[in-house]
Amino acid sequence: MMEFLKDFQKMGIYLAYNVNVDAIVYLNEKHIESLIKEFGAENIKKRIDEYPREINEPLDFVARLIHALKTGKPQAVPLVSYEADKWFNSRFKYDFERIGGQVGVIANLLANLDFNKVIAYSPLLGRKQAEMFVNRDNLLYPVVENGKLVLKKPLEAYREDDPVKINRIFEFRAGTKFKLGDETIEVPYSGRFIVACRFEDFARIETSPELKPYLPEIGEMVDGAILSGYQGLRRYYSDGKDANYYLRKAKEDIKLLKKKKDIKIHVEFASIQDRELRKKVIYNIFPLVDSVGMDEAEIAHILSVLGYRELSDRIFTYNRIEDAVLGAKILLDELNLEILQVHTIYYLMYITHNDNPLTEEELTKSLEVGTTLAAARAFLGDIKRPEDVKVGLNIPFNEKGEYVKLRFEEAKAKMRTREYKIVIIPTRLVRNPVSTVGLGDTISAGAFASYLSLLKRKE
Ligand SMILES: Nc1ncnc2c1ncn2[C@@H]1O[C@H](COP(=O)(O)OP(=O)(O)O)[C@@H](O)[C@H]1O
Ligand SMILES: O=P(O)(O)OC[C@H]1O[C@](O)(CO)[C@@H](O)[C@@H]1O
Ligand SMILES: [Mg+2]
Repeated sequence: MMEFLKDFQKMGIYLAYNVNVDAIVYLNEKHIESLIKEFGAENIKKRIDEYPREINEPLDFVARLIHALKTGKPQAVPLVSYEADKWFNSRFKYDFERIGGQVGVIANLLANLDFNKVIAYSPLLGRKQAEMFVNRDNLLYPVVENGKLVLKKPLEAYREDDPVKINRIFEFRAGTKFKLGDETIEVPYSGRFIVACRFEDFARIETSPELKPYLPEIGEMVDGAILSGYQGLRRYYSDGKDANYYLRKAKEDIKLLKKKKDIKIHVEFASIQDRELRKKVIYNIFPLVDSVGMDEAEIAHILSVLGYRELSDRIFTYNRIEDAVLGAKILLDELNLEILQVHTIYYLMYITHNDNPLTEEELTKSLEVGTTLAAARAFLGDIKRPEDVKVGLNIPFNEKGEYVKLRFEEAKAKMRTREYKIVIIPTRLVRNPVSTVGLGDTISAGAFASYLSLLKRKE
């Protein structure tokens, strides 16, 4: 781990497109019981069966939340109604606010790790949002002035009138118990449930037309890019545009970033409830990028729309490593990625084709960077300086580690894996994390950055 910190000081990363404010609530038994009392167990059960994919009214939220608590899986559901948005503010007191969105989480992380240059872009940058970025010289927002690309601190670049997007995060903990009618539910794993604000203002995931011509120049300044936020797209917009329009623009961006320098691009995937949109994002974006990261719920979601519904259900229900490996092989091949990274509560996995320049030992080291950073963040709440990483090194690998390795060896013996490099490591799991939201983004940023630095050493 520590050896990478030096490399990081020489590296530059571009980040786009999503940043927001995360308003966090630690869910306790009281919250849950009072929601069930208010909405009625039978109504909630009925709504769970209907499985709303958007939050139009509070009951949609309660149903999806209870469903997520039952499975313990990380989930995110779009919020589309202004009235429901108001309800959240009147119903919950938020424990704290922090920067969110892959761009927000990763920008602050990399800047605090002393990366040489972090260029963070999002189409909107309101004042409150700008204030949440760490105020450091290596974290910059790109603007165009007098026909020239200028990198500015977010505090010098925000636009007073830009709206600020607020997502509600419900942190839940394993062991929380409650009754739904006569059913007793115990939350099996800790995690977060995201109410992702999807008002139209926030759903235009794109590079502004002024900045777009400078993407090749930005590509030249960095070693790699991490793109995310496609989950915010809508099928249709009030001005007649649609998801296809924005995805065409997104494809142009990727090509422009690679135009002058063949940089590696990582996409951090996030939950997309709408199956059509999910399919569109996968088919349009994945084939153009080098690396993709996701959690276990997301790989199950993806396999489901690629036509592997049974495998998808198995991953969701049983958490078996052999199913995850099989699913990862399918994704790597069908979308022809260079590398795929999957993070789950107990283990992290990389899969590449056999001709990847890195050895399995090196790939293992890269995953270790990911879990060490996540453990440090889970323990401290935030990584504020490179030394904080040491805290992560002191968090032991989780107690299921040996079991994980054993199951993985068994899976490999049963499956054709000769054409691949596959590595799995157990996670360093913090028992009482300050929060869990953004830990996946942290893992992926650490894994991708260390992957880049290992590739660089080979050159
Ligand atoms: N208590 C914890 N300590 C360390 N790592 C954790 C802890 N809880 C979760 N993680 C890691 O964080 C990951 C969460 O990723 P993900 O669901 O993508 O979250 P997000 O999208 O909010 O960043 C888990 O898969 C696990 O590897
Ligand atoms: O899908 P959205 O609304 O861009 O939000 C992404 C969410 O994912 C996170 O980045 C965590 O992965 C949160 O901080 C944020 O709320
Ligand atoms: Mg994630």
